[in-house]
Amino acid sequence: MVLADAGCEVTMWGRRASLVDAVNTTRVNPDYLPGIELPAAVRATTDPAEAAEGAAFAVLAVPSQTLRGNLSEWAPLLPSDTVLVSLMKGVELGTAKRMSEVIEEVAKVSPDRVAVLTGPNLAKEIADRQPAAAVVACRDESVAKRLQAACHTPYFRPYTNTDVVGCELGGAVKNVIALAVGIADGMGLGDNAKASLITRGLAETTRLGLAMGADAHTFAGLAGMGDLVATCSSPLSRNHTFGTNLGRGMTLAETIAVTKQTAEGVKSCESVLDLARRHDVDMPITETVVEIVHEGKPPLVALKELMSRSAKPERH
Ligand SMILES: NC(=O)c1ccc[n+]([C@@H]2O[C@H](COP(=O)([O-])OP(=O)(O)OC[C@H]3O[C@@H](n4cnc5c(N)ncnc54)[C@H](O)[C@@H]3O)[C@@H](O)[C@H]2O)c1
Ligand SMILES: O=P(O)(O)OC[C@H](O)CO
Repeated sequence: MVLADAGCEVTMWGRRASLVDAVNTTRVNPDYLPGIELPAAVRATTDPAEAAEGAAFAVLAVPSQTLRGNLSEWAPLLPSDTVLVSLMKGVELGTAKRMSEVIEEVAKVSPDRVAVLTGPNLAKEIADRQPAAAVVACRDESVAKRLQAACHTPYFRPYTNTDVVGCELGGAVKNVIALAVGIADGMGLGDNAKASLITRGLAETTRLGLAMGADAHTFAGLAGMGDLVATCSSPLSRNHTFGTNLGRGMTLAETIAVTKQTAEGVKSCESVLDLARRHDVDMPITETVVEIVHEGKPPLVALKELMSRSAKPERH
């Protein structure tokens, strides 16, 4: 919708013929965005070759853990100069690879042809054309500028950045911190606890980013602080909502059963922790989220452990 509003012709691929037909005939995606009329320049298809034909940009927005499988089918269909754009905010389980790394590997393209779009961009608000800013990151700044122009609308303001690592980490780790903040909300903890989790969450994200060669400034920007604040404070966030349900006492299976869309942090908390260990970085909130979500640690026990960690200066 954003690309079409900015003047692009958009062909959207979907798996289900019934949903693709609904988009083409009613201009509405009834399952994901009921009540939102899509621009006429958006067409849908179940044929990936049709979606790929002549594409200047291929915007990838599947769950992070399915990207490798999906892209291995799509990559051979793309023109040789297509820029691949990741909207995904996760880290691959097992390999601990960022989405742009998976794209480079599977599509066999240079990092200069891979871009990342991230920032405080809750889909429902954007679909309502409420104002939002974002970041388009690419190692090649001229590519970032082309993508910036392709998605700049009166309600969507993209900035450029060449720090792809920092932008991707900001997007992936904020989902893990939003789970923690959601758990705190579900437990009935107060605003001081939430602000502390957000701030210390940003500290551990920045620590990981610096160890991986990111620029510290990125974490103070839209891809870091911006997305963290939006996701940790919005009831529209799937990650925050997932955490709230856990904090209220639902089991993991019950929480998964009531979650209709992708909450990336649930799987990516494990791959982010994997990354932290590979880079020898301490990420206590991420570790705690893994323990609560995947190892059944009661949130109250986890809270006591976090609060009684050894005392230290703030800047460590
Ligand atoms: N929704 C948001 O507000 C938002 C904002 C910014 C970034 N993102 C990121 O975008 C990515 C996708 O999230 P989403 O919100 O679109 O999730 P979603 O759950 O709403 O939609 C995921 C889509 O992928 C499809 N899908 C699921 N499994 C698939 C598979 N195996 N093969 C092909 N397609 C499959 C689903 O049918 C659905 O259409 C995530 O990484 C998320 O972090 C989401
Ligand atoms: O709904 P969430 O938790 O996946 O968050 C959506 C976006 O990433 C917010 O920027």
